[in-house]
Amino acid sequence: MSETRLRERAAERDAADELAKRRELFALDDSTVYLDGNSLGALPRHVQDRMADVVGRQWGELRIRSWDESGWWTAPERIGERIAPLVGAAPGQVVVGDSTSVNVFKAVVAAVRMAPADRDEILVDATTFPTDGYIAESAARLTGHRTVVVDPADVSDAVGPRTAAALVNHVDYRTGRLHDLPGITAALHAQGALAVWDLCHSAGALPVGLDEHGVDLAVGCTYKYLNGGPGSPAYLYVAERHQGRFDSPLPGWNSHADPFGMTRGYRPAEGAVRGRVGTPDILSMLALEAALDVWDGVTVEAVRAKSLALTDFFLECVEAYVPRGRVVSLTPAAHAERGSQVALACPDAPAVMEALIARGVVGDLRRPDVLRFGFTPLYVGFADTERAARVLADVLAGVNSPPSG
Ligand SMILES: Cc1ncc(COP(=O)(O)O)c(C=O)c1O
Ligand SMILES: Nc1c(O)cccc1C(=O)C[C@H](N)C(=O)O
Repeated sequence: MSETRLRERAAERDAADELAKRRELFALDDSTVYLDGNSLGALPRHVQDRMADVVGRQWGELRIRSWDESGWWTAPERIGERIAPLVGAAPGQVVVGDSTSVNVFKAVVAAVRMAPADRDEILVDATTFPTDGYIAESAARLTGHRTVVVDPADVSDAVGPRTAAALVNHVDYRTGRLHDLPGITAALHAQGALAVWDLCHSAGALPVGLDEHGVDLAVGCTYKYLNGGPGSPAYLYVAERHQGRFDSPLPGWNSHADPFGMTRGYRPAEGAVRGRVGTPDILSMLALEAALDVWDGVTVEAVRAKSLALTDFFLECVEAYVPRGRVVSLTPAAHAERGSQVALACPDAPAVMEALIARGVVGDLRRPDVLRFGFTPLYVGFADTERAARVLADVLAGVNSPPSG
């Protein structure tokens, strides 16, 4: 299809897009196409004023009173309730705090502590974002288990009577492949094992259905598609049916049934609070709370529909503009297997991404040869998408591919 026609189609689709107006809520300008929301989501504009109030009034004037009067103490559960519907969780199961890495540790250790005592294996996603693998390995050493590294597609075959739990990424950070959460969870359960999911690259981009699919535990970050800001706190989901047996490996005082009793012995709180550890990072947490306002009136289903339309359109434009074979898509064509990013492999990826960024198309590089383009439907449009593919083609024409072999 010609450039003129693709540009016309982009304009038509932007005009018909029910989410298009959401972009105005973000601090973005038209000089840049921001396709890195799968690493750091853009700033919702109103967060700045909200934080001025948090810092100036809540901290500056109310000071210690803010733990009660400004709702600081209960922020982890309150913000968990805002995230819960986005990941398909009923109230009372999500708590916000700590990094994803720390929550992976809590979830994996808690999962194996809940599993039958004679099970000694933890299955770990072979394609996982590295931190999960490192932490699962350490958790296994601490609990006397061993890790078995398997491709997510093979978890259903690998699970057996020795499996305590499996830790799987819902969407692969590198390729954008969406894994079969319902099927893998069911296969684990059929063998009596628990399913722990990392939702970093799916939450806020597609429906997750934690309750619907009977997931046991899940974790995720909030700085990608939830736009919480750099280093914003992560979250932990513990299914209600497991909460009474959730035995945290980090039982800090914030998870105590009576934290201000300051008693010697540990007595865990009931419910999601049990996933807390120490004093919450209030500034980051309240920035996240403000950022979540952009979801008011938006359904994850609408976001998913637009995400698929954007990634389809990007692949179509790349095919139209880029000479065949110059880049290879690592992202599955099937919608059921695609997250909200497109990953293109090319041998000169570092130079290509540098040139793209210099020309206002911001994606990122995963070494050695992967160009990643993340599509955040709340602020990326179809004209942005066409422009990104066109600039990519220009850059590829100007950057010399190194000789192969
Ligand atoms: C799947 C996945 N898990 C975990 C992390 C990172 O965890 P943390 O927030 O602890 O750095 C990332 C990205 O940074 C990720 O993509
Ligand atoms: N968390 C990050 C950071 O602190 C600095 C740079 C990047 C990140 C990321 O989130 C990377 C991201 N998880 C990825 O998928 O590559």
